Amino acid sequence: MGFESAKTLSEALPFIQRYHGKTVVIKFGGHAMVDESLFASFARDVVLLKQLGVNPVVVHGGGPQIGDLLKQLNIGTQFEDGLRVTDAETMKVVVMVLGGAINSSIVRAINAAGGNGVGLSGSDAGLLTAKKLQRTVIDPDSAIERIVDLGFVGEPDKVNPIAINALKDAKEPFIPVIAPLGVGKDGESYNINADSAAGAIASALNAKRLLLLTDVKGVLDKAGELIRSLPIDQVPALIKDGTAKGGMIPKLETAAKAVDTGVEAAVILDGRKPHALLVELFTDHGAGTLIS
Ligand SMILES: Nc1ncnc2c1ncn2[C@@H]1O[C@H](COP(=O)(O)OP(=O)(O)O)[C@@H](O)[C@H]1O
Ligand SMILES: CC(=O)N[C@@H](CCC(=O)OP(=O)(O)O)C(=O)O
Repeated sequence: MGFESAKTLSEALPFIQRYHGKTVVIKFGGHAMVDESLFASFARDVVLLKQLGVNPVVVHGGGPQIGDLLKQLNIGTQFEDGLRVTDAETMKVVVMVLGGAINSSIVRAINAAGGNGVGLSGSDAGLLTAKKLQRTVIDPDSAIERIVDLGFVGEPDKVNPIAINALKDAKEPFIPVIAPLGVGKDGESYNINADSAAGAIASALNAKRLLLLTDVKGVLDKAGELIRSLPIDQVPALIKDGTAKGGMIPKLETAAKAVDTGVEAAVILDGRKPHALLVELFTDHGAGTLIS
């Protein structure tokens, strides 16, 4: 280690102390995981957090990967305000991609970095109960509100954190890696936007931070400049005036709701930057947009 790196490590001490024993929920977005070396460095950072006494809980997305498989299968797909309209056929693909391929590849990467990753989804020990999402969207041209049927899209109803807590409290502590699949009252599966799933889990765990890793610097204003700090009461206006569009809408709604329900702060940050997690948690300047 050079003297500069040693200095950086030493400067991180107060931040390491601040997060020791605290829960940090990290949402790893599908866009942030496309690069293989970034994928491996994300896994290393999560293992490092655990080693430093932080309790990281990973919730992953996989939107682009679901899109790729749907395309290969010649199944069309459509979004409403950042949420995928999910019919029965699409739901099968969603379960396959989120609950299968992506979940296990993150677990494997964490284990390859020396951690103890364990894959979970909403149905494990009743972790994430969901109900059908009722969504109204406002047409930007006519300003007319309409109700859209999103099929098997769910919203988190209840989180039962016993499985997550058991993993944390185990003699050899585990790192939970959670797919955003919810289970309904009658046992049916729901496709939950990964940001909302992460937010509900962060609230249930009273997490110190909810980190939403994505493929932009953070929330950008109308001029394309990064908004560094965003009080939650300013979120509705950003959505209403069209500054935040598409996938940024569920992200901001989630961040605001999480802060409203027990999470100290949420951060939307650039998962394309190596070690974004460490910069956010262990430096003064942080990264991305802090929502509090
Ligand atoms: N105001 C905004 N600031 C930043 N990104 C925005 C904004 N409005 C819309 N977006 C879009 O939101 C996207 C992030 O959401 P999404 O594609 O769902 O990411 P992820 O897969 O990481 O969840 C960005 O790539 C960007 O295109
Ligand atoms: C309802 C809904 O839209 N679900 C998402 C779930 C995955 C997700 O959220 O992935 P990212 O975080 O990578 O976008 C979807 O089907 O794409």
